[in-house]
Amino acid sequence: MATMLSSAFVNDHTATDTTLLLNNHLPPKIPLVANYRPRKSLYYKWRLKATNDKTSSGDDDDDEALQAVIEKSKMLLAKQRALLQQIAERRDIITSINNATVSSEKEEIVSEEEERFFMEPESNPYRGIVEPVGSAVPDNVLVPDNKYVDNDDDGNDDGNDDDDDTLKSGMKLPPKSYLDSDFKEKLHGTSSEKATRYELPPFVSEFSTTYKSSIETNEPTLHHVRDDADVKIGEDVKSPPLAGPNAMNVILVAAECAPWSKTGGLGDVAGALPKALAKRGHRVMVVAPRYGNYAELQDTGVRKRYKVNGQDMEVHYFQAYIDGVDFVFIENHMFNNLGSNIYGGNRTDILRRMVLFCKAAIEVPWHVPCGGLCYGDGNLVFIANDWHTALLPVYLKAYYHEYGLMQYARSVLVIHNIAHQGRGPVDDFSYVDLPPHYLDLFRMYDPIGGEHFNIFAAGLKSAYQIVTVSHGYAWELKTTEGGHGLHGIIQENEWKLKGIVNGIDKKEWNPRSDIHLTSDGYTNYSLETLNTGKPQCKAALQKELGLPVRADVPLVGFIGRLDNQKGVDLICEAIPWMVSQDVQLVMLGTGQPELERMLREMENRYHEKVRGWVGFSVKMAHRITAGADVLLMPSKFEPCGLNQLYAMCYGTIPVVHAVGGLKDTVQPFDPYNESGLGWTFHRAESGQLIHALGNCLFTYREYKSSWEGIQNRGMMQDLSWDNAAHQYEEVLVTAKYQW
Ligand SMILES: Nc1ncnc2c1ncn2[C@@H]1O[C@H](COP(=O)(O)OP(=O)(O)O[C@H]2O[C@H](CO)[C@@H](O)[C@H](O)[C@H]2O)[C@@H](O)[C@H]1O
Repeated sequence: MATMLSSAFVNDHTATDTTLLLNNHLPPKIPLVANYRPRKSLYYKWRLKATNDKTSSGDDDDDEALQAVIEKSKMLLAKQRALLQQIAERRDIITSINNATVSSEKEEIVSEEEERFFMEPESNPYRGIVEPVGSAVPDNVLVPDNKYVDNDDDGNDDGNDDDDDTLKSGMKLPPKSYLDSDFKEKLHGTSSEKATRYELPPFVSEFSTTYKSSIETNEPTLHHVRDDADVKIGEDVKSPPLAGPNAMNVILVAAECAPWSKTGGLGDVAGALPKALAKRGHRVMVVAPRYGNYAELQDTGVRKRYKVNGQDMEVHYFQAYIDGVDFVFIENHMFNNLGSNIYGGNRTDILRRMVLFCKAAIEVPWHVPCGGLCYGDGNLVFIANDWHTALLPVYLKAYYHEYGLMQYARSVLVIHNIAHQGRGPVDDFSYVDLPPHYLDLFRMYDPIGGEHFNIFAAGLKSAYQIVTVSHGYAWELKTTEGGHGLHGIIQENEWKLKGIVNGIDKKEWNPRSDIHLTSDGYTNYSLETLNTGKPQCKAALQKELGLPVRADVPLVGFIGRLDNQKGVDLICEAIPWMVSQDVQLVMLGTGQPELERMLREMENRYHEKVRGWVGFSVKMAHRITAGADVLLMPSKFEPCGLNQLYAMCYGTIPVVHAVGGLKDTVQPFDPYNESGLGWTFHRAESGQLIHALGNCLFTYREYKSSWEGIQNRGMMQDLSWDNAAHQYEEVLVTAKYQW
């Protein structure tokens, strides 16, 4: 097996050499190693030279030669794809061998070394393989450059073969049999290549002297710290890389990321989707602001400066590697201690924070080594989220693509909620630091805001692809009501819009293993123990809330941001009816002060039956999800909604307004066919909510077996991120090949 792979690689490599030796118009030798990018200067110089030669001589032969090179490059790319395919097939074989019940002797067919080579993202240098032509990475960037170290403890990189299996980062190379000497020589690079520097456009960050010195002195950086324990985390990822040749480098950029920072569903998505993408074989990073001192983080030593509204701002990059994902956090005093007030402050404060965040995030793949290697900008897609990071697609074009930088990097913008757009007066354009002709991307007019500056609008126009978090919402966005003023732009860009329903993080939200159900009388449960586990959680919740502990009274819950979007006013209008029934109600939320007041008032007025918990408590959210019988989501609009998904996993029945993602995910109960997952209503009115909830409570009391059927169907769904990650991958691939 090793021999087969080895020969496949060597053959391919040999072909590369032959191709590149054609004539002096060809690019410099480029070793075919994943994550190894030809230094930009070499490729760039070659391209410049080729262009200049052509312009000065006007020689048509040059055109032909160039054409020949392009053709050869295409052939090379095809060969690389074929190689990746072979690797995937090898992996399939190994998996099937492992899965079969074979004797331990047979298992030795795949040596540990080979197994690691295929399985561990960190040890597989083929992961994230890129096009044979280079990406425009500035030379001051720590993209793989002589990344191999002498490993024989003699302090010399002496060419001894024993040296060559280990990267500076401790990353393993494939077994020696995979490498021929020519190949190894290329990996080392030449000193002249290493020394080359490139003049950057002025907007690109100032390179950190701290970081430079750490490179030069080989001071330990984060990648030296990564140990076996980290790698083990990924070991449950036992399937072959599902992405196959589509594997790419993905950087999700978001203003919040659970469990470190979260105000709502965006935080959940930023914490979970990347893990599912990594499981498919992509190299995945999340970039978020560092709002506090998060215990898991290590200092990368990388510091850089960016201008925000004319002022120099230094950022400091921190990192953690968890569940196969690189989490990079950006520190600056503007983010400090904002964890519970992420979108707080006045309009220009938030705007300045997001400008800095986007500028600093976009260069992470150049400057922040993860596992020893920067991601680089080839084969790279950024996933920006909501208006807070909608500047990233704009910056990618304006600061980089227009200067021939990051040519192969793409951006996708995800709409989690279009109601928040980063609006301001047109003068706000001065904060985003873009050439004047970019103003038109931001300038909007609508009857409510008049002429204004709109960040989401610019991001939607600039992103290569747009995703929103359900099919229903993708449709609603095109309507005057659902688009919140951006429907025109959505319609114009419909060709690049796709709805993908969110998944849920089954590690975090699973009644079987939920860490918030292990104390205070709560218990973990599953479909098999639903009839005992859930009533126990209900009793524990009633006790914790100081409500009468009664098994027979339906306990209704609500969890959410207290925002007009969530329909809290409809619940409050329905409360007098609810308390006339034999029900208990608990509402957990934080947000608009008048809605917080309303919650407190309801609790005071109906203390026997109603609890209004004002605050943000993840533990309480889990406990309500487990202990309640019914979850209300009367949202006026709901792009996807996660709480109804969590509820169904916990055997809690959703009653929802049939909009957006709620409509997509909660199929209404049909008593004739014993199908469906909950109750829905079609107009955001308290009367309709009461009607749906009335039917739900009637079924709860009178039709226990129907009730259990709904619970079972909800719990048996596969709501994990796996399916959504697959669909995201399709979008990423589309973006990658888009020009
Ligand atoms: N007081 C509180 N204490 C503890 N936890 C609380 C809480 N209030 C809310 N949460 C938690 O925050 C999350 C809310 O997620 P949602 O998807 O329901 O709404 P949100 O509107 O924030 O997200 C937006 O983005 C997501 C993600 O795409 C879309 O699903 C959604 O429709 C869109 O509006 C859940 O995990 C919930 O438990």
